Parts: sequence; structure tokens; C-alpha cells
Amino acid sequence: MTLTGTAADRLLLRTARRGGGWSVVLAVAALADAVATVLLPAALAVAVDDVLSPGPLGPAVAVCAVLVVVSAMTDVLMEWATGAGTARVTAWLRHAFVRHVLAGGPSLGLDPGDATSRVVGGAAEAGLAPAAVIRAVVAVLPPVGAVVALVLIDWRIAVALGVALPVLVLLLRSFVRDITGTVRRYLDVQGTMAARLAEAVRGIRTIAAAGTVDRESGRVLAALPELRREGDAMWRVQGGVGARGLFAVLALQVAVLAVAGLELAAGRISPGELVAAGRYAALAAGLGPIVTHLGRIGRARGAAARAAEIMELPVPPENTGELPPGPGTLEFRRVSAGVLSDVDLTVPGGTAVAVVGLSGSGKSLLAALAGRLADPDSGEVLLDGVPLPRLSRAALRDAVGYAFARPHLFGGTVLEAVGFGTPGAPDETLRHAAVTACADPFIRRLPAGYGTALADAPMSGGEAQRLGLARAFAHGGRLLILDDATSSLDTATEREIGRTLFGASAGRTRLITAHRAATAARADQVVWLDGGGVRARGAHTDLWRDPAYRAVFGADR
Ligand SMILES: Nc1ncnc2c1ncn2[C@@H]1O[C@H](COP(=O)(O)OP(=O)(O)OP(=O)(O)O)[C@@H](O)[C@H]1O
Repeated sequence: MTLTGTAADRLLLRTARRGGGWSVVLAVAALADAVATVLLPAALAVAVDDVLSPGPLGPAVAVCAVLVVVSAMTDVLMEWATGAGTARVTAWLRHAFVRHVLAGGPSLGLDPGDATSRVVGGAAEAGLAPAAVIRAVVAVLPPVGAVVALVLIDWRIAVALGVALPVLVLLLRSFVRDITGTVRRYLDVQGTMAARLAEAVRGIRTIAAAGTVDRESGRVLAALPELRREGDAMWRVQGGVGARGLFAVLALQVAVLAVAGLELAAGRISPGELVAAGRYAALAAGLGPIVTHLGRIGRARGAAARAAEIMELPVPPENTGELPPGPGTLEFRRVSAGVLSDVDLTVPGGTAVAVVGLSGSGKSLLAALAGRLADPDSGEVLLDGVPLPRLSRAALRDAVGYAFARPHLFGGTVLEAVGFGTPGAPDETLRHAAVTACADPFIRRLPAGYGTALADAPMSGGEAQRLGLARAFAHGGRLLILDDATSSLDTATEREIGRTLFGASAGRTRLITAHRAATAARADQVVWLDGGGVRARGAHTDLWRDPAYRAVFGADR
């Protein structure tokens, strides 16, 4: 087994525990079915001998009928329990997977298409495992019972069987190994295609503008031949075991029946026992059900290996700490991450700080570190004296509001989009936040105003930004982080929003990454990032004397 196989098995084990009562129902039904299956040929043997011998019929025929009914009923029960149990564990797996992906946050760096394929298709495959394991284990019982029965009927027949059985066992072993590998590769290729398709859909405007539909279609579908190869390989493995298995089973049955025929001729077994020997030979070589269940296990392991790759990625640790009351003082202590190294910075509570610097100087990275959207490689970020990793997720998100340059809007309606992240906020608060973010006029012009479905409200970049700002304003919290969140606004609107943002009544700490000199000019303090750290900090008017600072804004040196 490979390393990923181990991770996959761990995940499958966790999944299996979620089967609950359905696993028990399935195990009991499968056991009852196995017992009925093993007893039936024996009862049949007695019934055949009864029929062939003079005199009244014994109870064997009735026993046969009962066993057939039991077998049919347990079949139905097994299918039912398999379906219900599989649905349950698949749902758990999807739940755990989605939670892990979202709790992991941006630091997991996942590809959306690939992650989606793992959770949508992969979870359904992996969910098959618990039921398949139970059924595969129980499916071994009829062959074992059949061997015992054959020994009891006549040991010579059992010897004929014993010679052929190891071949079947080897066949099954190689089948599980091969099917796990091919399924894994098949799903990997599928994931690649999903990732490329998701990327193409995200960049659909660029593709249309560049006129590269054919090239992009080709790129998304380039993996198809490989997918086909892996698909073929999967069916070859499945078909191969079927064909070789069938050959082995037939050879085995012929051998058993030949020996049984000799035994009947020698008078050592009865005609009924000959019939039973034939049935038991088929049961002993009963590859069909085992192959089916092992195939499912192999597919589940392949899918689980892919899911486990993500489930094993570490989620940033979360604590239970609460944030004591405070003004919202933000501190960076010797923080290094990406392009930033050894940054020491204190943003006094209640002040507005503009972070400026050339493109790529680390402004957004600093903003991400400030609200723990990223963790530093070394050093600490503290809010009111508490290191961010000590805070519970809820405490952190209560305290920190974010607005981004390209906000993703979530929610059914525009009003819900503003309230996202602030559950239970009264409508009035949300509308007020929209007014503050200069979003109210355009929202009122929408077909149903604040009740307009997001899907029916195509927005310009600036309008979406204003909704993102409204969402951040509605959120409250002692620290507000605006990462390039006004970049698409016209100057007049930005100035209008700036009145609230930089007004004396703003009341909370604000960290604002900015490209415009006007924004920096209104902040209480400017932090100038350059060369991997803070090059200078101070009032914009003071920094403006430095030609290099002016160059950040494209002003003449
Ligand atoms: N979480 C992260 N960990 C490590 N490096 C990162 C992280 N996020 C961004 N970076 C890298 O840091 C560098 C600075 O990126 P950042 O987005 O912070 O620049 P910026 O100053 O905001 O630029 P712009 O003005 O163009 O938006 C980039 O090279 C980016 O790849």
C-alpha cells in the first residue's frame, strides 16, 4: 500500500464510524443471508434424496422454501441498508470535507475545480466503502461454509477444490491492488479537467475577448485521451478478473463435479449430495459478490486517497480565547511572511493607518496578516495585546471586518449580501451601512431595491466594491481592514466614503491599503512599505517631502 493509501484508509475508517445503525442492520442481514445461502444446498440435498426415495416427503422441501424466502428478504434488507448507510456516510464525508476546506481558509491554496471534483464525485465513491467492507467480509462466509460442507460430504471432493482455491485468492488480491490504482489515476485526471474548466469559466470574459474559445476548449479537454485510457484500464482490470475468474470457477466446478460423480458411482455419496456438491462448488468459488464488493472498496480507496490529500492539510489552529475590551490596538512583532521580513509596527487603537507602497511591496499581505487571513512564518500579530492565533474564530471575526478590492458577494438578495457575516443585524443597520458606503442610490434603482436577487443585479466593479464596503461597515468590530477596497470608485465617491472612514466619529482602528495619495493624506498615519519592510511611517505631508515616496504615487520626483 502506498502512503496515500494509509491516509485514505484512515479517512475511510473515520467515515465508516458514521454508518451508525445502518451498518448493524446491514451486517445482520448479510449474515442471515450468508447462513441461508450455505444451508440451502444441504436442505436441497436432503429434499432431492427424499423425493428419490419411496415413502412420504420429509420437512426438507419446506425448509428449502423457508430458506429461499429468508434469502430474498435479506437481499431486500441489504440493498436498503446499503443505500441508507452509504447516503449517511457520504453526507458526513461531504460535510467534513467542506468544513475542512472552508476552515482551512486561503492558506490551503486549493484549486476550486479540483476541490469540487473531490467533494462531489469523490465523496460518493468513498462513501461506498463501509457497506462494501461489511458485504465483502460477509461474502467470504458462503465460500468458507461451502468448503466445510464439501469436507463433510466427502473429503475427496474438498481436495479437488483445495487445489484450485489459492489461484482464486491470488486473483482477488491483484484485482484490489490494480483497481485502486486505476481509479485513483482516473479521478486525478478528472480533477485536472475540473480545475481547468473552473479556471476557464472564471476567465470567460478574457477568453471571449481574446477569441481563444477553441484553444481553451482544447486545453480543458486535453486530458480526455488520458481519461479514456484510465477508464479503459479500469474496465480491463474489472473485465480481466471477470474472465479469468469465470474460467477458474468453471474449471473448479468441473473438477468438483467430476470427483463427485466418481464418488456417486462408487456409492460413497447420494444423488442429493451430488447436487449439493455442485452448488457448494459454485459457492466456494463465489467470486462474483466478492469481486463486486472488492471493486467498490478499490474505487472508494482511490477516491478517499484524493480526499485525504486535502483532509490531511493542516487547518490553522484555532483557540478558544476571547478578546478583552480594548481600543483595537494592532501590533506586528518581528513578523516575517512572504516578501515581508521582520516587520515591527503598532497601529494605535482608534486611528486610521494607510498602508502604501509600490505594487508587490506586500500591502495586501500585511492586510491579510492583520486579520489572520494568513499566518506569518515567524513573529506575532496581536490585537489589543492578544496574539491572533489565541482567539477563537468567532472572537476574531467579531473583532475584525474586511473589505476587498474584488468582493465576492454572498446571499440571496442585495440586503443579505450586505448582512453577510453579521447575522441578526436589523435591516435598518444594513441600510445605514449601505448609505455610508454610497451604495444606497444604486441599490434603490434596482428592480426590487434591497430585495433584488443578487443574480438579477449585475454590478459594475465600483458598485460591487460599495456593497463590499457596506458589508464591512455593517459588520462593526474594533478593527476594519480595507484592502484596496475603493480602487474602482470614482474620486468623488471615494471622497464621500472617506468622510465616514476618516471622520472623527469613525471610532475604530482602520488599516487601509491605498494607491491614491488623497487616501494617504487623510489617514492619521501612513505606513510606507518598501524592500520587504516598513521604510518609513508618519504623516503623509511629512513623507511627501521624500521624492521616493512621491514616486509611489506616480508624482514627479
Ligand atoms: N499569504 C502569503 N504568503 C506569502 N506570500 C504572499 C502571500 N500573499 C501574497 N504573497 C506574495 O507577496 C507579494 C506581495 O503581494 P501583495 O499582494 O501583498 O502586494 P501589494 O503590495 O498588495 O501589491 P498591489 O499593489 O499590486 O496589490 C507577492 O509576490 C505575493 O505573491
